[in-house]
Formats: sequence, structure tokens, C-alpha cells
Amino acid sequence: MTDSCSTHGTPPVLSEGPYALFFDVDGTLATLQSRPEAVTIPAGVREHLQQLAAQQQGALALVSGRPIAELDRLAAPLNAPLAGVHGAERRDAQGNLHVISLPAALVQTLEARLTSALAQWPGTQLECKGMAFALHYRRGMTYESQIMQLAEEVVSQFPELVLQPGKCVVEIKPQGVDKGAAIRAFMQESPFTGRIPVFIGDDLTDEKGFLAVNALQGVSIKVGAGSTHARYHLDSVEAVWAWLEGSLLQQQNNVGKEFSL
Ligand SMILES: O=P(O)(O)OC[C@H]1O[C@H](O[C@H]2O[C@H](CO)[C@@H](O)[C@H](O)[C@H]2O)[C@H](O)[C@@H](O)[C@@H]1O
Repeated sequence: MTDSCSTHGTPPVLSEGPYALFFDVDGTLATLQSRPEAVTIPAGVREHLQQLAAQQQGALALVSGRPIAELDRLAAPLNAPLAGVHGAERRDAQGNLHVISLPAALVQTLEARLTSALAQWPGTQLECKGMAFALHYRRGMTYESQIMQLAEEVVSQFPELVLQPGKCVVEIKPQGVDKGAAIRAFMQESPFTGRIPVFIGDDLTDEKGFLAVNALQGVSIKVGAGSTHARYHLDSVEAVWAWLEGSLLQQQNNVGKEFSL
């Protein structure tokens, strides 16, 4: 990554389109919390997402490291296309599921090994997502190096696995799974095809998504500090909420103009 976020401007609100909208969740639509299970998306933001989805004929998806089941719970009553576990799970706009899994025996072996290792390190937390594992250390920062070493050891033993670093977390996920691939897959399907892709995210896992959107001449937006491939920048989750509301109002104005005499 050669660009620095600080050199990028604030994105204008969405004014023309049609758009294909992709949102990361933690750190983008939802404020980070000390535990994954404490996260919520405010009701007003969920309402705005629903309205934006309707305005764009359903071309709005969440693209997250979280499993699809959790995304449905966090975003309810929004029933959107979803990419979960960094793209290992994907629910397309027709409701079809596309899943990249690992052999059950490998999942069992990894879960047992990671559970017993993290049990030694107070404040760390293991999130098992079926085909991926998140090793959290936000409440156990003193164990960061042990967690990183463990994750690196595991990945070095199994060529079908790769590391996905994040905010106070390192994840172990299947090779070839990333948010860029998930966004490209959506963009080949109705109702996303032919639209201008927009992706907003805050973390390292979002960088492949920014690259995918840039390659399609879309709008990539990084939330918060850090070097990035994204072309625009928003300071905070609150700024994302405000931009989302502004874009919604702008799109509503556009519709009003189409029908005014
Ligand atoms: O792709 P995202 O939607 O941004 O999901 C990335 C990971 O987010 C969650 O972990 C992060 O958020 C937690 C809650 O705020 C925080 O406690 C943790 O330190 C962060 O790394 C989630 O738990 C992971 O499964 C996601 O992959």
C-alpha cells in the first residue's frame, strides 16, 4: 500500500448512479467493542440501509468477516445479499448460498488445538466460524505475540490455510478467500451487474475489496487511519452514518426531480 489515507478527501454523497453498494460491518457500520458479541448497528442506520437498498433495486450487500447468520441478526430487518467470513460464505441476491469449506476433520483438529492454546492466555477469545477462526486479543494485549506465533505455526502446517490480520485479531481462513473475490462475484450477478461499485471498510481485510472496486472504476472509501488502497476517506463510524444519510437524501431528491414538472 503506497497511499496514505490522510491525502484522500471525503467522498461526495452518492448523487447519480446506479450504484452497487458494499458495506463492511465492524468498524464501518458498527462501532468497535471489546467483545464481538457486544456489537450492534443502530436501528436508524439499519433503516437507512433498507431505504438505500430499495433505492438501488436491491444492489446493496454486507461484506464482512462475520458469519452470515450473525450478519442477518445484526442487520435485521434488512434481508440483503451477504458475504460472510471474508467471502467464504456468500448469499447472492436470489438467496443461493455459495460456501468454501474446509474438511470437517481439519476443522475439529484446529478447534481443539486453538481452544486449548487460548485457554492459557486470559482475555484472549477464540471465535470459530466453521471454515475460519478468529483469535482475538483486544482484552489480552500482552498475549499478542503468542497469538501471532500460534496462528503462523498453524498456517505453516496446512497449505490450504492463510492468515488474515485485523484489529486486535488474527484470523485463519481458507486460501483464496477474500473480500475482493466476493465483490467481483456479486458484480457478475443481478442486480449488481453494470452498476458503479462502492465499498466502504476500515480494516486490512477490506483492502482486497478496495482493489476490486478500483479496478471496476468504482468508489472505495477507507474509514479511520492507516495506509490504504482506497481513494476516499471518512474519519469514523459516525461519519459513515452521516454520509449514508446524506446519500439517501440526495438519492431521494433525485427521484423527486425526475417526477417534478
Ligand atoms: O469485516 P468486518 O465486518 O469488519 O469484521 C471483521 C471482524 O470483526 C469482528 O472483530 C472485530 O470487532 C470486534 C467487535 O468490535 C472487536 O472486539 C475485535 O477486536 C475486532 O477484530 C469479528 O469478531 C470478526 O469475526 C470479524 O472477522
